[in-house]
Amino acid sequence: MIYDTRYIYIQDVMIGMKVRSLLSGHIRSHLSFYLIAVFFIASANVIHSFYPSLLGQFTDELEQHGLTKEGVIHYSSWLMAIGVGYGVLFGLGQYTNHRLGRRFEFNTRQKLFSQFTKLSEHYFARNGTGKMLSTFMNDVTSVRETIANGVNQMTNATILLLSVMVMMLSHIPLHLVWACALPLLSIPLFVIYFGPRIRLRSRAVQDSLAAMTESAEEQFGGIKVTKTFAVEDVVEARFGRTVDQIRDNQLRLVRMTSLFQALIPFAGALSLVIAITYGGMMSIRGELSLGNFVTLTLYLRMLMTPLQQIGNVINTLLRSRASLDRLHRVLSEEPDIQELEGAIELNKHEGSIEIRNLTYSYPNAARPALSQINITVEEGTTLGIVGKTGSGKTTLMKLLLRVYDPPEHAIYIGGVDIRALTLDSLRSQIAYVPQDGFLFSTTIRDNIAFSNRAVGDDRVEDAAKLAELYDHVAGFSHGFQTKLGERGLTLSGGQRQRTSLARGLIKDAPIMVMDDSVSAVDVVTETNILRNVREVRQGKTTICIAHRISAVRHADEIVVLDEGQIIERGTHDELLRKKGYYASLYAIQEEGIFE
Ligand SMILES: Nc1ncnc2c1ncn2[C@@H]1O[C@H](COP(=O)(O)OP(=O)(O)OP(=O)(O)O)[C@@H](O)[C@H]1O
Repeated sequence: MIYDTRYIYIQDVMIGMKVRSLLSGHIRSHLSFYLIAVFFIASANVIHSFYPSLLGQFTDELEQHGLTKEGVIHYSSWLMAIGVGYGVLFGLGQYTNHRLGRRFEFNTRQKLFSQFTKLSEHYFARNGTGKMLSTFMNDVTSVRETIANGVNQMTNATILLLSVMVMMLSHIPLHLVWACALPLLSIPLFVIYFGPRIRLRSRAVQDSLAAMTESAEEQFGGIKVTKTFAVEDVVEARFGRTVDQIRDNQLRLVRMTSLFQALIPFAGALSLVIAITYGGMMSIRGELSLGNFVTLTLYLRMLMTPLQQIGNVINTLLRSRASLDRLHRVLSEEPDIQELEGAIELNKHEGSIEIRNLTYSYPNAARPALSQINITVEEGTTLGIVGKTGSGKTTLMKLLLRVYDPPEHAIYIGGVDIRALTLDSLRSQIAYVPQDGFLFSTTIRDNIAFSNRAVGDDRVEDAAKLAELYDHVAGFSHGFQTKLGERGLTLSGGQRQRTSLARGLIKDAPIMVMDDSVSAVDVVTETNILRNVREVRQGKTTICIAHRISAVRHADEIVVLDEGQIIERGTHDELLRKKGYYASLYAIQEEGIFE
């Protein structure tokens, strides 16, 4: 991806405020703890800054009175006290900061997860799972580390710098302090020059990391296909290219940050040279005591650490800014599907559906996926939908569920436009059973009782019986407690479909949609399932989408879709009499006649 500084600048302006709000929101809500952490670290550094001055005094005393037992005990006790005080206070401050960083990580991941659940299918279609995982893992961790280390090191550095300056000025002539500090003033110039460049390179690294996560996720997901087609080398080479990209980008970043980090200690070293030359001469001339000369060099040495830390902090801040931008971009994404203000709750027992002149196109699609659809489903009846692949059957159901938003005044449930309903009440009214329902890595019981884990085992078993799954599950050694997923049992395609169907049936919703949901079972099992469904769904609305006529023939009305339009409609017998597409499908499937 190519970035230029203008692009970065415009983006910064647009999102800078909200980025700050993510961080400042966190800091504000934990302000007292941050102040405590800063207090501990600051106190630790103030104590630490006494150490060179103590050694300076010790040098002067040595020079004047020689080594005495009392002097040794006195100074070593003070040095010990400084060491212990610094260690305890700094440790406490560091611990508090890291705890706060973890809290940020925890809260931000929760916010992200909740945001992901609100975003629509369009968003997930645009952004791969790998990219989202990378934001969820890498970006949050990167910002957390910056906050924790940033506060630690920044407080450390600032307080140490200030106290060292104050201590220096109380012992050493002002002009000498100025001369020594002069090279350090170049540091802000380095920051201004290197800052934007490091950010550009860091962004490229983060993007290539996201691309690698995405690629790895896809390769792991498709590993079975890769193996059956024996194309491991092709996949390896493809993955290798994403890793090479990361290496190149990381090397470019490392070159820039190394140069930046090397220049800061260089400025520090230069100031030490001035101290030794200029301060040394003053000491020889007797204008500076030996003790103060030692104090000056020790203080300048001490300054190197905070200066380096400032460089590090600025570096990590610049790097994690790219992650913060990305986090913010996800968190500020507006969900496509929004509830209207004052959206109403759907009455729990509304099963009638009316679709009026519905036309729908996917974004950037050349032609509408559905055109001029008019369907009325009376409460308690069954609608069958058949049609070639890609004719718009699933799209119609996704619009009914508002997975994608239909136009206004196009779909009504119980006489109310679904655009005016709360999403929760609409979706809890409908049990949607897709062709390939996702099963979670948990027990079969919890997969079936997905919409309400509190239901009793008898209801789970009843749903499994209706879906013709019970006998299979009873045969597993742990029955309904059998775990599925990566570390559990793998169900066959047909068993998976029936588990998903049982999940839909247990919901006992006023409307149930079976979207090709018995396509992977044998004909005898299909017949049994459809009979069970007909019995249990009596008086409730059911929509059955299928490629097989056997799945829809009992419906009260069947519509035939082709290229997004209804080309035929009627009961099974009426459609057979029309001798159109449906009749020819029937002839092929039931009688094996190809015309
Ligand atoms: N998310 C999407 N973005 C863009 N186009 C889509 C999207 N989903 C489906 N389509 C297109 O919309 C049309 C209808 O697709 P849909 O999935 O509704 O067909 P279908 O009748 O359910 O097919 P099948 O029987 O194979 O499941 C197809 O041309 C498809 O390519």
